[in-house]
Amino acid sequence: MKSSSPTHKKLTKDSSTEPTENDIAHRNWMLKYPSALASFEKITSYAKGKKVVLFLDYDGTLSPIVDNPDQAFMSNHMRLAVKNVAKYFPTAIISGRSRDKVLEFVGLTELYYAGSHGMDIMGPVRPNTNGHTNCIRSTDKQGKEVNLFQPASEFLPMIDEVFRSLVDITKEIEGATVENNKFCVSVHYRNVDEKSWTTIAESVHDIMKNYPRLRLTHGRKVLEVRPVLNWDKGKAVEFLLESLGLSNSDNVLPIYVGDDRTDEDAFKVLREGNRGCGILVSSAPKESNAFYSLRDPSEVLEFLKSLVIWKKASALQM
Ligand SMILES: O=P(O)(O)OC[C@H]1O[C@H](O[C@H]2O[C@H](CO)[C@@H](O)[C@H](O)[C@H]2O)[C@H](O)[C@@H](O)[C@@H]1O
Repeated sequence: MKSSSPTHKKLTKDSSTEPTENDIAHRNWMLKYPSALASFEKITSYAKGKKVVLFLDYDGTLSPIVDNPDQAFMSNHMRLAVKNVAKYFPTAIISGRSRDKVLEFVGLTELYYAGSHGMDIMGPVRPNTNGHTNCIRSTDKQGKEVNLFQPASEFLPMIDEVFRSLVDITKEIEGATVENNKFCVSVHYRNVDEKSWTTIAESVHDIMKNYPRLRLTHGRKVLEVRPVLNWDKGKAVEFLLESLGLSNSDNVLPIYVGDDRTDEDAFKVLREGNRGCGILVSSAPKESNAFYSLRDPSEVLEFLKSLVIWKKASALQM
């Protein structure tokens, strides 16, 4: 549980000018996952003549990590950058949050949204469902026709039940909060005294014993309960590309920006077959399936702005 949001510690420091072990580790890590800003020309040279599709995670990517999950607001600058980028590239938000919650935070109706780690997708109308059950025609809040795909819909009563049990079992643990993300549940321990982390983990594991059809994953100071289902953020990326009519094409470059373990499923899909480019948001070295890195949401903002500038400039050259 401790490693879920590593802090920077100076391991050794001989003098103020000499690099620490951390500095060296970070430098080596950056060689493996170069900055997407420093490598921007390389990325755009690869994107030339291709249709770029953007996939963005929310927490830790568009909004900074904060203690209170209900207050993880994105800045107006970020909102504007996402709005602008969506004018030029199909853009989707893929979050562990419930779809409604992330739409409320982002507030842009021109995007596609996948909530509950991709288990609740509102995307463009697809010509056919390609064998996907649980895919229905619906309308969004603006009355626009959309496709709604909820592969875990049968788990809804079970998720509601486990949510209530988790609220109950954690209510005595100071700082613990439980968030209902519709098709998954988050048990937050960021504000729990470290001495009680074992208690919270044991309590959650006890509940989980009653639910063999649910599994537990681990995010940034959060335990996440989700259905045992072969569906994740990577599958959601494939689903959305297919819905947009942009899968299996050499002329498409999907870019996925995310910070968390669940984003690795999407990085992996893009890495396999060299289909696109994953960008990990992290200031601390960690192994990833992404190709590039950005330190924090402020660098994500710069990257999004740069994409718009590049697109406008390349349109002028045509
Ligand atoms: O897929 P994401 O959009 O990155 O969502 C993953 C989880 O993000 C949220 O929790 C994280 O951010 C909180 C606010 O900064 C922070 O307090 C918490 O410690 C982090 O784990 C969200 O609350 C979860 O429900 C999402 O699953």
